[in-house]
Amino acid sequence: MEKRGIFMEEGVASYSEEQVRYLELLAKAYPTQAATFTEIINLQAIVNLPKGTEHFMSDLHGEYEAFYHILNNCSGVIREKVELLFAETLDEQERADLLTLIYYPKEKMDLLVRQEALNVTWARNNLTLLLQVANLLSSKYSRSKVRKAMEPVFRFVIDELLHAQPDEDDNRHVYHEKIIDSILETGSTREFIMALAALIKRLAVDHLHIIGDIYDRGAHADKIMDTLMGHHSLDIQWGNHDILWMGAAAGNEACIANVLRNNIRYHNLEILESGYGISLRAFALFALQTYTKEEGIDPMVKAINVILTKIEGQTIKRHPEYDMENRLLFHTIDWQRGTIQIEGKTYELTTKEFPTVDPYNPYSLSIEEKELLQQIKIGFIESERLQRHVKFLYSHGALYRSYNNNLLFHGGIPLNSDGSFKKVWIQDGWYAGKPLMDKVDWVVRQAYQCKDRDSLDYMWYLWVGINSPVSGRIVKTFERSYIRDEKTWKEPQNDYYRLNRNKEECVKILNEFGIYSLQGHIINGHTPVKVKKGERPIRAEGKEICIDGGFCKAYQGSTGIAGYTLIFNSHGIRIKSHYPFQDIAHVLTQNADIESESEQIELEPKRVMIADTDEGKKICQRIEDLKRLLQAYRQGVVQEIL
Ligand SMILES: O=P(O)(O)OC[C@H]1O[C@](O)(COP(=O)(O)O)[C@@H](O)[C@@H]1O
Ligand SMILES: [Mn+2]
Repeated sequence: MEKRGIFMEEGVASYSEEQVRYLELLAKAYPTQAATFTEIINLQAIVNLPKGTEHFMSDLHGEYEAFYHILNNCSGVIREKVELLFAETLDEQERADLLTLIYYPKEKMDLLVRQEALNVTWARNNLTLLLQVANLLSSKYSRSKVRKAMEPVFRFVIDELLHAQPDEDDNRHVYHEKIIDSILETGSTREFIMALAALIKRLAVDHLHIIGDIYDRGAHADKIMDTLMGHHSLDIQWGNHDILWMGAAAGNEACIANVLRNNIRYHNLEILESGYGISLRAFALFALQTYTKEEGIDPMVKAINVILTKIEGQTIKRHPEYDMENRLLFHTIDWQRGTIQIEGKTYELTTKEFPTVDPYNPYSLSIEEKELLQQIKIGFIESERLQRHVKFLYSHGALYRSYNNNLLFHGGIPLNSDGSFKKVWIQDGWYAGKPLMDKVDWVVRQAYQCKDRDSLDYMWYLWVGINSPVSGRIVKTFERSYIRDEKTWKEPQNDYYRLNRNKEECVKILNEFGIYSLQGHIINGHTPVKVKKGERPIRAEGKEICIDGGFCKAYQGSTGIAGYTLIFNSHGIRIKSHYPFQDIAHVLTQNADIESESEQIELEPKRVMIADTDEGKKICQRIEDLKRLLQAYRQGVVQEIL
């Protein structure tokens, strides 16, 4: 490529044509020297600030109310700040009232109005308190970032109030009092308090990571999705349950049948019917007409178990590469006796009722089953709200993410028993380690974009397969559905779930993804940490952190807590264990917060600044580019647009 040589003070700089083209493009955003150096100075200032606070949560499993509250109380961080500021000056009741106001400003003020307690003195006091909290939280961010976090209508006023610099005559103080007076006089207190509460929450959590399993078990994953869609900054790593719903939304029948089964068993038909407008009426009628209720097994469960086993059987037969032939169990049933043979042992079935199964062709659907499934499938595909949510999972989600020296994924990376990366055949070749994770991510996207049979089927494999990065188990839905003996329910796992307790193994995995920092970690969800049995979320000498703490009520018996939030700020990493939550009404009337315990996991050797983060590295690169632009202006290689 031709180079243009230029003589300059520091020496000779030469630019390739490509570089000049790039600088000319950059010049469109920074058309003058002044614009360029102003931006350089701004960016330099930003990289020298402490890094923003990241929060990590996983396995939300439809527990909307608890999740919503934890978002509002910022995992307990707001309470810490309020304690820090007002432990001496406010009593416990006053602090609790202030906290509830920050968490639920609208509802709290409505309540105060009903109690006739919302007066000017209250408003003035609370405005002042809220401003102090906002001030404390904003101190580590640039003024411009804080401004951007404010609601536009109140931006100027809040900015003025936050930057109170008392001058000699205390004019500033008078000025602020006047602003507060006019807020009160104009009757905008309510909106203003809501804007301040929102700002406080936004400053407390700079970025949120959701390490998968938003869906199933709890009732309202749909509401969680709406909330996430309104969040200012987040990313998602797909869990097996999310993938299942994504596969269902793309029209995969095996995924649809599994979603139905999960939600019928947990009595969560509301999310399907009113949440997503998918009617199950015809299916419920069919179930009642076809099956009886015996030993407490709901006819709908019986009906979906049969459909599921058939559809999964068809999928397994299409894919010898899944190596799941031994999961084809329907044709080994003795239909008369109601027993099944597995590995030479005979087991009693939970039911003998299989009216729609043709013993000679056990995996084909009856005409009625086919029609019903077709109808429900249309329901999934045509549900606008579901499609909106799934698109968001695609746009903000991925199979894994490397973020500020942490490697985030829901489940595991397929390993051999000796710890080497396991080679897995996916569609067109063998993949292992990072290339495997990239391939799976690609297939998941392909399934939704192209809806080709192979990729769609793979979405189901990801739910049940031992080599699936989001499941990593031989999922025993068949045994769980049909066999009484619970010993058969155990689901063997990939070696990852044993080897991830080992430091060297985790370091090797981090290296595979380009993470060499001593402060690197793998952050997972998927397997509940059984705190009651003495398990710990921090493993492998601190290299692996599992944050499935059981937001899901069904698992709280074994985890002993009600969820974790991992917090990574400029000082280090700590984990918060949350205790069970009643409901939001309780918060409002009793100021009942979720109680959390905090444990410091790691302290950074030196405070982490933005320059040390992934984003900061991009900013530093940008500064270098802008310096080149400035030089090019000064040398006349690129012309200023004045
Ligand atoms: O990712 P998770 O939360 O472990 O969920 C998947 C597991 O759920 C199951 O479907 C069991 O579900 P239930 O606990 O609701 O019976 C297992 O077969 C499977 O391993
Ligand atoms: Mn999971």
